[in-house]
Amino acid sequence: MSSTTRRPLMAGNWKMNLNHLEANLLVQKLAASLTEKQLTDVETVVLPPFTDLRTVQTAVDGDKLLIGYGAQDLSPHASGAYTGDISGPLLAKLGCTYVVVGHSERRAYHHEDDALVNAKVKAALTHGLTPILCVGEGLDVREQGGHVAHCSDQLDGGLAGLTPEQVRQVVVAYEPVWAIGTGKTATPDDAQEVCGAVRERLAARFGQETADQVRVLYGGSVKASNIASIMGQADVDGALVGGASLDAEEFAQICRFPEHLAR
Ligand SMILES: O=C[C@H](O)COP(=O)(O)O
Repeated sequence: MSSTTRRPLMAGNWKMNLNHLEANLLVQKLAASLTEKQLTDVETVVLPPFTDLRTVQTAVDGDKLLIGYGAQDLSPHASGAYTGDISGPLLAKLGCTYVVVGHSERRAYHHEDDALVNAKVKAALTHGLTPILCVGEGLDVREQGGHVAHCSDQLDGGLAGLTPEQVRQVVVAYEPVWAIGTGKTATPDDAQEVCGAVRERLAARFGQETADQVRVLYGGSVKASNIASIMGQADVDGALVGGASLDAEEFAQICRFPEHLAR
């Protein structure tokens, strides 16, 4: 399967930004900026803070918007005495279809290791959510040339114990930590090198058919001005967008990338 047969996915990770009023405005503006065909050709998803999810659900359901949504994290547990945590069933009940797992900010600030990330991937799948499993190296690892091995290890850890059928339901996002929120974008060749290596690793562990079906995203300072060159790479199937997804028009332009693509 070539990259042209995997449906592109643009996911906007709002991180800890936008209150519920701003969330409603952004989703409405985003939907109004894209045609039905554009939203069909490119899957468009927003990942707001937990506190905005009910508002986004109301906007999407009420106006039948062709926009998906999900959360930025979930508990590995289904329910119970876990103060402050949000479980898969709670997210699924709000209509979420995606959940980010193992974002580098969670790994860095909340000390999430591969075992916990793996438990979260499994929890997401158990409750019908598509995990967006993030992998990516820091600057020190990149400078020592260990980026491919580092990302392969995180991938192995995050997907441990999964069947090929389960892996087909996962989205992988390659986000070099040194490119997140820094304005330093990896070159299209850098993105392809690791996204291609992720797919090779998936093929080695779960079979070529599975590897061909999994969508691999790039994330790290993606903007309207650089998305076309990134999406021109064979193994890049979309983007996990942070800062640029907080502006409806900028994110809509990112989602309209096929207009600027010269594959
Ligand atoms: O999840 C998104 C990434 O961390 C990228 O963030 P950024 O686009 O602000 O660099």
